[in-house]
Order: sequence, then structure tokens, then C-alpha cells
Amino acid sequence: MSHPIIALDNITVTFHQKKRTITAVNNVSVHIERGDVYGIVGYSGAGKSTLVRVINLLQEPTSGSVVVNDEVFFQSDAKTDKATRITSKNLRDRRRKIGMIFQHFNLLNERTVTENVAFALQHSPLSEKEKAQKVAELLDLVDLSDRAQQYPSQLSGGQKQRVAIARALANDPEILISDEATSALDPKTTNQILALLKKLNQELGLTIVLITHEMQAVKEVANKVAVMQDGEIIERGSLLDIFAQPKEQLTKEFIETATNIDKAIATIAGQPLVTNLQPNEIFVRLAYVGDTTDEPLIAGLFRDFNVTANILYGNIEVLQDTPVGSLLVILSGTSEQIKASISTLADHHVEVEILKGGQ
Ligand SMILES: Nc1ncnc2c1ncn2[C@@H]1O[C@H](COP(=O)(O)OP(=O)(O)OP(=O)(O)O)[C@@H](O)[C@H]1O
Repeated sequence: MSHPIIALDNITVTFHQKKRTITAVNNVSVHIERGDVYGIVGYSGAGKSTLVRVINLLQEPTSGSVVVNDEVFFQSDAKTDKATRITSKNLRDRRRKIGMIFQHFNLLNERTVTENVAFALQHSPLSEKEKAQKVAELLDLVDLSDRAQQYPSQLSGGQKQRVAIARALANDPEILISDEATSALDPKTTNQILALLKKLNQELGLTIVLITHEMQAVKEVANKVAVMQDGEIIERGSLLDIFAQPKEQLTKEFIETATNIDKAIATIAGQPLVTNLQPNEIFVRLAYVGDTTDEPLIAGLFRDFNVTANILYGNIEVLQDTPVGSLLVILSGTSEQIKASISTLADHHVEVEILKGGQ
């Protein structure tokens, strides 16, 4: 059995503001395996930042346990209402092995790119010469060697984030926490940063916790996803499972933003073929993962059930080397024929959502 590098169990975080108590995180447990890129998605205020800040105790939980690399950072005891904590000296030391990057980069504007990265090495036992070499290697890794002597104000957003990544990696962390790191960037730059994170995950074996309100970002790099709402994880699973078979309404909404299927449905639902849907027709969405894509299922519907399928829209994404498809289709046939077709599709793990007709 695999072993989590980060184990958060029964984490609750409450804040007290005047007379109000805010439960930012409500009894959340999450285990992250070494080498995971774990995406945590949710709207603003869902509790994502609070939850990940618990990992390195930037935010101490009100209750629960935090174990990183088999070391107990924090453990509350429900009976005594007391908590055991890692010593502050050890915590300072361990935090260096947990890099963080943020939406607004948090660079020192008065210092050059090199100095910003070197700043993270101020407590390092390395000699000055070794530090300089380390900084040069890091800048090379993030492809910024030619900007070493520039100041943050001279860099684009994507370049600033790459400086922040180099700084976050200075102490050879095993974990990188990315808190909305691409939210301030345009789509192209976002993809470059996500590609860099993926490279770091693959080449350095870095475990990445990626929090974001953009499912698109998760789709590019994560292998696991958790969806947060009102301080709780409402759904979680592998990227493929979440994309192929989202269960919660909120998860579906997030996925739609990443695939544009909602826009396609809206456009196609307005076309005459759909507005004038005949009594023997239904307008459906077919969703499938993996090998099903290759099967001539649609042709089979005609052959086996005499049901014709008119494909109005098709979209195939490749997630972690696996095709994930969505088709918007009008099926025509008698209600029995259509029923039999839907059941065959379901047997082949094609999810059928009826969008119009079939009453
Ligand atoms: N230090 C604090 N004091 C009081 N309330 C807080 C504090 N930090 C967070 N909260 C509240 O906790 C809830 C969760 O906030 P959190 O920042 O974790 O959400 P989020 O999902 O990361 O959203 P965002 O992306 O907007 O930061 C919010 O209602 C927020 O107002």
C-alpha cells in the first residue's frame, strides 16, 4: 500500500470574528501520496488556502492531526482538548522542505532575480560559492538564466512566477504548495507555468498540492482532485474519475468550465434540429473514458437496435494519456429501441445524459 507524504486527518479550522464563528475547514481528511499532483478546486471562500496552510502550520488547526513525512506536526486530543506540536525549531527547519508559491509572487522588488532566489538560502549551510552555483542551477531549471541581474519590475508575470518557483525550490523541498499560482496569468503563460510544474513533478519527483478555482489548471497537471465547498471536501478521486463521472453538481460545473461543453450544449440546443426535436428523437450527451472511444458504438446502435445517431458536436480531451470524450447526439427510434440503446451504452461505460425529449 502506498504511503502518504502528507496526512491531514479530521482537520477543523475555526476563526472567531467579534461574535461570529467562521468554520473555514470542517473536519477534512486528505492524504497525499509522494509524487502526486493533487488539485484542490473550489470557489473563493471554500477553505482551500486555510486547508493547505495547515500542512506547514502557517495555519494551526483548531483540531485534527497533521503528519508530514511520517512526522507529527500537530495532533489534537479530543478528550483533553490539548494538542501536541512539533517544536518551533524543528518546524522552521521542516518548512524549508515545503516550498510555496502564490498568486502575487511575493518577490522582493528591490532585489535582483538572483538575490530573490538567494534569499531563500540565507539559512543554508552552503558556502557562498555553492549558494551562487545553486542559484544559477535553479535559474537554469526555470529557464531564466538570462534575467539573473534584472529586477522583478522588469519581468512579465510568468517570469516573476518562475523566479518564485526557483526560490521555492532553493532548499530542495519534497513538497510544493501552489496557492492560485496561475490565477493572475493569461492562458498562454498559465500553460507555461503548469508545464514547468509538471516537469518538476516528473523530473524531481516533487509532490505538488495545487489549489485553484480553475479546473482547467487542474486538468493540465493533476493526477488527483478534491473539490471543496463550504469548508468540506465534497468529492475526490483520480483526475480521470472526476472528469468522467462527476457526481456532485459543483464538480460538474467546474468540469464544464474546463471543457466548454456547457457552451456547446447552449449553442446546439438553439439549433433547429434540437428546437424542432421530433417525438421519436432524444437529444443526449454521451460521455466516455478511454478505450470506449475506439469502439464503433454509434454504428452498433443502428446495427443492433435500428437507432440512428446524428452527432452534432464532439470533443475529445486527453487526460493523463487517456481520451475522455463528450458527444452531443440526437438519437432517433422507437422508445423501446432508444431505451435498449441507452442500456447498451451504459454497459459500455458510456454515460448518457438526456438533455431533451424522451418523456
Ligand atoms: N485569518 C482569518 N480570519 C477570519 N476568517 C478567515 C481567516 N482566513 C480565512 N477566513 C475565512 O475562512 C473562509 C475560507 O477562506 P479561504 O481563504 O481558506 O478560502 P479559499 O477557498 O482559499 O478562498 P480564496 O481563494 O478566496 O482565498 C472564508 O470565509 C474566509 O473569510
